[in-house]
Amino acid sequence: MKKISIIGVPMDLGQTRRGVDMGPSAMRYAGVFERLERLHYDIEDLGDISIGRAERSDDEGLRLNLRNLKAVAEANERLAKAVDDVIKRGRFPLVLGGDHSIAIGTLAGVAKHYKNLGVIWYDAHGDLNTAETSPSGNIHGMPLAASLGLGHPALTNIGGYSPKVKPENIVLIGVRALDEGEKRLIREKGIKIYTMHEVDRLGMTTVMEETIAYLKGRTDGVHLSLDLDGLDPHDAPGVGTPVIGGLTYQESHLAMEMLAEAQLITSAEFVEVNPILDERNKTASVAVGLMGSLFGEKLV
Ligand SMILES: NC(=[NH2+])NCCC[C@H](N)C(=O)O
Ligand SMILES: [Mn+2]
Ligand SMILES: [Mn+2]
Repeated sequence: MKKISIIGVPMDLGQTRRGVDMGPSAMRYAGVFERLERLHYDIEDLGDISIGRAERSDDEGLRLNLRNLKAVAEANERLAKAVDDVIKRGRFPLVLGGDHSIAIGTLAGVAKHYKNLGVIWYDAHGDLNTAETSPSGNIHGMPLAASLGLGHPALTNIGGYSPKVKPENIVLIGVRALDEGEKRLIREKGIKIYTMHEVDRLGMTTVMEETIAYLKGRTDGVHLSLDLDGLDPHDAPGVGTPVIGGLTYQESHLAMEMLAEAQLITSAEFVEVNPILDERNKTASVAVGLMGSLFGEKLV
């Protein structure tokens, strides 16, 4: 039986919209623990990682185009340790965000346990910026690049090693907003990507069949990093960087169900839920529903 450990990461320093630090609370309130308990998992909630404060004057971060670099890096070190611990105890880490900068710490904790970790990046964005290419200086737009070993050492060396993941072990799904530097990187590294164009043409069934077949052959574990803004803002309005034309609620449940069937996923995180921007906790509830499907919930 799978043993699941929930880790909350109330991080909002990787971007500028307040409120995403309440994401873990919102998902707990939406019943994540009870939902998975009903599926007969051995489940524990480890509470939240402590997040420092933004420095009063973040001169260094602003100079580097890496907002709140120090506080983001420190929190990610703590998260990496917590995730590492959970895996050492033979349990499945389920990380609740927080903005997407926390994927740096999650992956740092996960990747050392695998020779060839696969990553499914379910997101409207590529999150493949570095300080050099970022239009915003927001670290939540950089975690996948950092995990590839690209960017500032304070981010790439979390957990004391780099890189965490190889470009050929990554699959991006749902992408519809990329900055120029990110496009270049995807081409250069040959990263596998299903933009909304491919999802619309092929359908989610084929996208997931191909993704699963691709990763099964080449990886020994797969991390799911699910940014709620991968979904259309109609279905997930409570996110800081919404992009229209996204994945539907139905497509997303299908994707999770197919992953459950394939028994591919060995760690997961759900990020960017912002209750202040949400409508009656809708986005947190959608996130928890997706977790239900990922962990094998069935209608009959
Ligand atoms: N995890 C996210 N929601 N990332 C959004 C990133 C947006 C933009 N590409 C940036 O670098 O600022
Ligand atoms: Mn995103
Ligand atoms: Mn993201």
